Order: sequence, then structure tokens, then C-alpha cells
Amino acid sequence: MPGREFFQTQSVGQALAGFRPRRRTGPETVRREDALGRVPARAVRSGVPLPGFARSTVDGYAVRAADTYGAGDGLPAYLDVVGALRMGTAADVEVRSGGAVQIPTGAAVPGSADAVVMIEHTQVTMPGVIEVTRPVAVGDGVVRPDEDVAVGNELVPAGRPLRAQDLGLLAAAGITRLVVLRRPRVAIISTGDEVVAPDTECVSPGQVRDATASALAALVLQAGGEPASYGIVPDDLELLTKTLTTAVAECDLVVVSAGSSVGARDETTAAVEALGAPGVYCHGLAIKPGKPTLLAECADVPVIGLPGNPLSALVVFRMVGLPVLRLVGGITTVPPEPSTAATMARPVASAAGRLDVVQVSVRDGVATPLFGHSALLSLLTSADGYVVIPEPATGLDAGTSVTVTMYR
Ligand SMILES: Nc1nc2c(c(=O)[nH]1)N[C@H]1C(S)=C(S)[C@@H](COP(=O)(O)OP(=O)(O)OC[C@H]3O[C@@H](n4cnc5c(N)ncnc54)[C@H](O)[C@@H]3O)O[C@H]1N2
Ligand code: MOO
Repeated sequence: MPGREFFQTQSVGQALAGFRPRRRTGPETVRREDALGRVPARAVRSGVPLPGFARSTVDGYAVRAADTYGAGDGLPAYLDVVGALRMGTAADVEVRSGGAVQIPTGAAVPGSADAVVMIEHTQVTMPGVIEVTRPVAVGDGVVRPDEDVAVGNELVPAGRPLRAQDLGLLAAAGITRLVVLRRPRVAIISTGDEVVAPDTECVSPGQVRDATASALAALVLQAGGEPASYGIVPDDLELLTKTLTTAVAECDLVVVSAGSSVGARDETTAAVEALGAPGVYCHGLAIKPGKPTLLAECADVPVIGLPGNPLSALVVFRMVGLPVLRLVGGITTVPPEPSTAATMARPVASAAGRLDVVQVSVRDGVATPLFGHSALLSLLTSADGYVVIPEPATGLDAGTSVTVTMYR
């Protein structure tokens, strides 16, 4: 386009380090059972010790360890069985020197005992008497009252999305509600005169169903955000500006797809600029696919203009949009994506100074690159994962060891 400038591209690393919009979601209280994937606003500490009592880790006999020292098959220690402990009750039987109390796994160990000997290392020789054929040391077979968690210990940290095991520990400590950060509300706007709603039955030649919005909404959900659809806006600066203004007022992050290239109808930049300060942070990223990407901050809300090609839009949203979503939503410990080690089946070329995201299929530890234009969305559905070729590299040779980030 004469008179129109191509993008001044910035590296993805630079953009992620430099683009730090100020918006953060605030706290809200949720029930523990609704907290999977939510982000604690502050560390949750325990008000109680866990397990809270000395607990047997084996089925056997609570004893005084010293009574078993030197015991062996040839010279067992003989102990009097003075009672049996039950689950779920306080340890109400004392163990004196020379005595033993039958105890199941998980029951409270009497304070007068200091170890539990496994049933396999004992034999009942006559009613009320056992032989112990292996010595135990003090503490063997016992979990201390605060060995799992001491009072004041951190149960879950701030900023790390809660996992199944975190909910288990919170439950064990009696935490029923906790303060988490609100899910970032993410506006999803599609643009283009040719784009029609995905439930449109018959499309005319030249029209396309909106593929990007559905996929973006799913990515937002997976990342812990709350997608909000703002529909499809035709190539009209006024309409786009109006929709963007509403979205910025109502959401924590705004994602608009298409219209960010250099064509005459590419209105996104002008519309974003009209939203006010601080405005456009960069237009153009050194990434393939996805060069025509726009990053902006309007008031304190980040606005991301994604390339029109759905494949490119999804790649860029993964690489750049999700980090911004996590920043806004207070995720400081990023859950690792599933990945697998593989070797490249074929060489892949790349330009130095550009981040390349290569879709691959993976079989038996071999990653086969899937080539094709970024207008082809099926490339992404055929892929098992992707390989990132970092900026300094000029490609990957066949046989190179790579880490494939796998799609969930
Ligand atoms: N002269 C240049 N032309 C183009 C360049 C360039 O650097 N110089 N970059 C190319 C690349 S790369 C991409 S990607 C596209 C991005 O352009 P836009 O962001 O302006 O997007 P559009 O042209 O509107 O759309 C591109 C393509 O994607 C289809 N599309 C758009 N939205 C959707 C949707 N929601 N669901 C399904 N498909 C969608 C649209 O119909 C077009 O076919 O620019 C290249 N050109
Ligand atoms: O970057 Mo375009 O986003 O390659 O298809």
C-alpha cells in the first residue's frame, strides 16, 4: 500500500517484558469446592497443626522403642499386649515399659509410646504376649502431630492456580472459603465484512463463519479467564470504535481479531488509537505466524489486536495473549504446559531475529513439522503440539532434539 508503513516489529520477548498494562482483577471470596483453578489473592496459612495428633503409619503395636533394641529372629523381645486402640478416638491406653498396644494405621499413638512396630515383625506366642523380631527406633511408624503442616505454615501460595491436591490440603486444614482474584473478563471481538456468525447455515462465496471467537473463548476458559462475546463488527471505524469503547469499559482485557494488517480496510489501529492514552504499545511482532499483532493499553485495560487468519490469531493469543491474561489475573506461578521430548523428522527453516512457532505431529518421539499457509486452520487441528524456534536460530536441522509443547 503506497503511503502506508509496514510494521516496526518488536521481538516477542521484548514485547512481553515491556508491555505491562496496569489492570489487575480484585479479590473475591469463594467456597473451597468452587476454587479449582482459581488464584489465591494471598497465601492461605494453617490455623491448625496437621495431622494434629501423633498418628500411626502402619498396622502393628505401639511400643517403647527401647524395649525392642537388639531384638532379632534368634532373640525376640517379648512384650505384654495391654490393649487395643481404635480409629477416630483419642489414645486412651498407656504403654508402660515391657508393654505393647495393638494399633491400626492412622490411629492416635499414645503419648507414652514412641514407635509403632509393624505387625509383620511380630508374632503372637501366647495370648496377651507378642514376640518382636526387629528393633524399631524412636519415631518409627509414627507421624508427628505437626509433621504434615505446622500452625502458621503456608497451605497454598498466592498467585498459583489451585490444583486438586491444594483443595485437599485446604480441606484437611478446615478451610471452607478463601479469597481469590476475580477471573479476568476477556472481551472477544471479531471483525470483517465477510465474517458471519458460526451458526449461519448457508454462507455465500466470500463469506466465512467466525472460527476465531469460539477458539479464543475456549483458550480464555482454559487459562482461567471469563470470555465475553462482543460479536462480529463489520469493517467500519465508527462501529468498531463504539464496540471497543464498551468492551474496554466492561472488561479486564480486550481481544479483537483481524483488521490489524496494512490493508485499506484495516481499521483496528485507528479504532484503538481513538480509545485514548496510553494507547498503542506496538504494532508488529517478530513472530511467525502472527506478525500483524497490535498491543495497546486503553485507560488501564490491555487491548490485543490479533491477525485475521484464525491459525495466526490462536498462535499469537497463546504466546502473547495468555501471558497478559495471567498478568491481569494475578497468576505469578504459571502452571506448566504438558510437553514431550522429540527429535525433528525434517529440517525447518527460520529467519534470525524472529520467533517461529511450528506445528508438529508427534509419533514415537519423532516430531513431524506440518507445513501450510496460516490461512489453513486444519493445520492446527492436525497438530499434537508445537515447537518454538527461538529468535537467534536460523532453523532446525533434521534430528535436532526439541521440546514439543503439547495441546491439551
Ligand atoms: N500486504 C500485506 N498483506 C498482508 C500481510 C502483510 O504483512 N502485508 N500480512 C498477512 C498476514 S500474515 C495476515 S495474518 C493477514 C492479517 O490481516 P488482518 O489482521 O488485517 O486480517 P484480515 O485481512 O481481516 O483477515 C485475514 C484472513 O482471515 C479471515 N478471518 C478474519 N477473521 C476471521 C474469523 N473470525 N474467523 C474466520 N476467519 C477469519 C479473513 O476472512 C481473511 O481471509 O494479513 C496478511 N496480509
Ligand atoms: O502472521 Mo499471518 O498472522 O502469518 O498468517
